[in-house]
Amino acid sequence: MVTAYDAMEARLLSGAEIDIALVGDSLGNIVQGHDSTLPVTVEEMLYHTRCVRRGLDGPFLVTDMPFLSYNTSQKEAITNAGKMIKEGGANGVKLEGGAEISSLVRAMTRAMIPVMGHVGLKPQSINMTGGYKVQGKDLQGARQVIADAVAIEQAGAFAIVLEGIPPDVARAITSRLSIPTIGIGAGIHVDGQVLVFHDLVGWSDRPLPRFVRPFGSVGLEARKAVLAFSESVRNHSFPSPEESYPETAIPPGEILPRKE
Ligand SMILES: Nc1nc(=O)c2c([nH]1)NC[C@@H]1CN(c3ccc(C(=O)N[C@@H](CCC(=O)O)C(=O)O)cc3)CN21
Ligand SMILES: CC(C)C(=O)C(=O)O
Ligand SMILES: [Mg+2]
Repeated sequence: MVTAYDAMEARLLSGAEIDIALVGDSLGNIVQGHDSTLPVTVEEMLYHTRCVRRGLDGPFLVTDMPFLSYNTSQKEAITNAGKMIKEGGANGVKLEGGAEISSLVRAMTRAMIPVMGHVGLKPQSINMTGGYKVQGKDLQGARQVIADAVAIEQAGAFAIVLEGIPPDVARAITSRLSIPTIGIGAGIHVDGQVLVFHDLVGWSDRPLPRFVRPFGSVGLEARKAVLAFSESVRNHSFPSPEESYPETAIPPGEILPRKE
């Protein structure tokens, strides 16, 4: 699974053996420049989902439910998830949370909305946990994350993201569940992996978290291209005649009449 926020990224993923395109609320960081996912709205997620829908051909399309779009009431949650599917063209939605949202997940799946769970490090809960912190590090914490994952599967989720947990805890969850587990910062013992597109192509020039491997250097390549453009404009080597349209047969004096 890989994130996509627009049609170009969706087209790229469509030819790259990716099973699921995720319109992640991480677009709050990447697209909007916030330092968390908390400010992202339903309307913004809907806009990006529609952009991705137009470019996507093949992968299953999942959209993140943003902060406070599903924890106010069951009715509001289903209305908001319904927008992602009916107006955005998503195939399913992803919700952060464990046992405390299991009855909501049950209600959504009863309404024929496919739900992906997300447990462990939950970026929408940073104000409760004190930041982006690995979860399930002690016995009590590990039992908590495992119980959350089991509750979400029991409630009817079709898959679950395991974020920011020790690999042995992820292994315990993967062996216990029958739905696919998709890890990020959760080690190798999962059924699939997810990364943010911009992280995996090596777009960012900032220090990356431990769990990211940049598989390319798109940021460097793009910077080189922009520098080459500005240099070529300044030394008048761009555009060449081949990059310009043909000249006319109009005598020069006719286009710019000589002064009297
Ligand atoms: N570009 C991007 N990539 C992501 O994977 C991502 C986002 N944005 N935004 C939303 C969340 C936030 N995520 C994050 C961000 C930072 C850490 C982080 O700094 N983790 C620490 C672990 C701290 C600990 O040891 O408890 C690290 O050093 O990796 C983790 C997840 C994952 N998601
Ligand atoms: C990192 C993935 C799992 C996510 O939730 C996001 O991109 O918002
Ligand atoms: Mg997210």
